[in-house]
This record gives sequence, structure tokens and C-alpha cells, in this order.
Amino acid sequence: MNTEPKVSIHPDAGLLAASVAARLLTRLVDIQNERGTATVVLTGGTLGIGALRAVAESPIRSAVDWSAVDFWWGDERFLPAGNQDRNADQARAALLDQLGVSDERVHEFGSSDAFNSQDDAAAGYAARLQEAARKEAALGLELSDPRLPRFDILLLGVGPDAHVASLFPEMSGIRTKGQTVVGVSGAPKPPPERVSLTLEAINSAEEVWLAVAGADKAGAVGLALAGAGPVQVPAAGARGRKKTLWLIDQEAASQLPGRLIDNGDTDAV
Ligand SMILES: O=C1O[C@H](COP(=O)(O)O)[C@@H](O)[C@H](O)[C@H]1O
Repeated sequence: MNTEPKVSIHPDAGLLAASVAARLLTRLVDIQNERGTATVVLTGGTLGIGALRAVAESPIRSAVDWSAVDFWWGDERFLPAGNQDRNADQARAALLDQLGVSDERVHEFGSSDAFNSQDDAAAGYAARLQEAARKEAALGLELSDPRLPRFDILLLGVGPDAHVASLFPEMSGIRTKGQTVVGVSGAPKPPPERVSLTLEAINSAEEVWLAVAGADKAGAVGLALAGAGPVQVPAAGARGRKKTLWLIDQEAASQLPGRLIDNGDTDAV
């Protein structure tokens, strides 16, 4: 059963990034206390990478046992390894390289020099996810989707057009059924070739956190939280099984539907 969104509003983008980092660290500690390891699905984008920088700078970052965290990605730009526009390369520079995490736990999408096409890279990632799920099931972990490992926290940014991961309005991966990963071509935001979890895969996560800042995102946030359809407004369709948390700044909150502000589902930090 997927959850109704909760909204938490922050004064500005800098405080929002710090808050996402603090929440992430706290949740990872709690999850590791419960089950020993934790899995986080990372996002690219301004706030997604800003939050990782804030984790790197946090004095409480050593409270997490980073050797027992698995990192996956919600999407990737289909570019050669080492390209600074790749979400994984940005995440490594912002945080992962400082943690000394073993490569076995860092599950990047395949790059364009390793795969012939974004569709091949998507198939490769789906196989990797399936293999991780098989191992977790063998250890007795209950999975919400047998094709996917347990995603404890899945982070998403939101574009001004309401895209999440690389699921753009009216494009592949939103309605797709029976596939966990899709290759994307013709994306309106460069680069046009990308790889993305499908909405179905995103929604297998226990908790989905959407982190969004800026006035240019206010329309997308407003529509998503007003209950727009996911085909036109992909962010509207992202839901965690146990929690859906919108972490936004004042500017991004400027077109929130009044009913959300009045009904106690919104907190101002
Ligand atoms: O290209 C992408 O864009 C979105 C949003 O990025 P932002 O800079 O507008 O915040 C991001 O969530 C996604 O991972 C990325 O590939």
C-alpha cells in the first residue's frame, strides 16, 4: 500500500540540503540498528548532489557504518565513464570518494563506453538489481518486488517539467509495466539518452523522498501535490510504500494547494 505525501517546508535551498542530509543520516543509523545494513537510491540534480555535499560536511556522518550501505541510482545520463555530467561521477565527487565505500556496494548504471545503447545498459542494470534481490531473498529478507532489492530510502529530484529520475512527461518508464529499468531516448533535458528506474520500480521503495528547491519548480510541485496524473506530471506518481516525503523550500512551495497547508500534512521547519 503506497502512502499519501507529507510535506516539509524549509526557508531556503541551503537549509533544505542540510535538512535532507541530517534526515538521511538519522534514518540510515536507525535502519542499520534494525537490520544491520541499509540501502539508499541516489538521485542526480542540484539538490540531490547538494544534499550529498551536506552529508560529507556533517559532523554526524561517522554515526553511519558506510561499509554497510548499498548505493543504487534512480537514473543516469548515458555518457562515457568519467564524464562529469554522470550522476554517479557527481555523487562520487560530492560524497562517496570520501567514505571509502567498497565498489561492491556502489551500483552504478553502465556507461556508454561499456554498453552499445541505453536499452542495453537498462537491461544490464535490471539484471544487477535482480541478482541483488535474489541474494537478499536467499538471506530471508522480505522483498516488496522479487525483481528488486529492498530500497530503504529512494531520493528524487524534480525538474521544472515535473520529471523525476529520467521519467519525463509522456515518455517511457511511467506507464511501463513489467520492466524495472528503461532506456530513454529524446529526453528534453540534455543529454537526450538516459537510463532510468521505471515508476513501478521507484514505487517499490519503502520511503520515497522528493527534494526540491527553487521558484522554477513551484508549478511542478503544486501540480504533483494537487493530484495531477503521472503521465503528464511524473512526480505525482512517485510514492513510497511506507512514506512519501516532499522536502521543499519556500520558493518551491509557493503554489502548494491550500488544502495541504490546512490539513496538517505540511510542516514548516
Ligand atoms: O537530469 C536530472 O534532473 C533531475 C532534476 O535535476 P535538477 O537539477 O533540476 O534538480 C534529477 O533528479 C535527475 O536525477 C537528473 O538525471
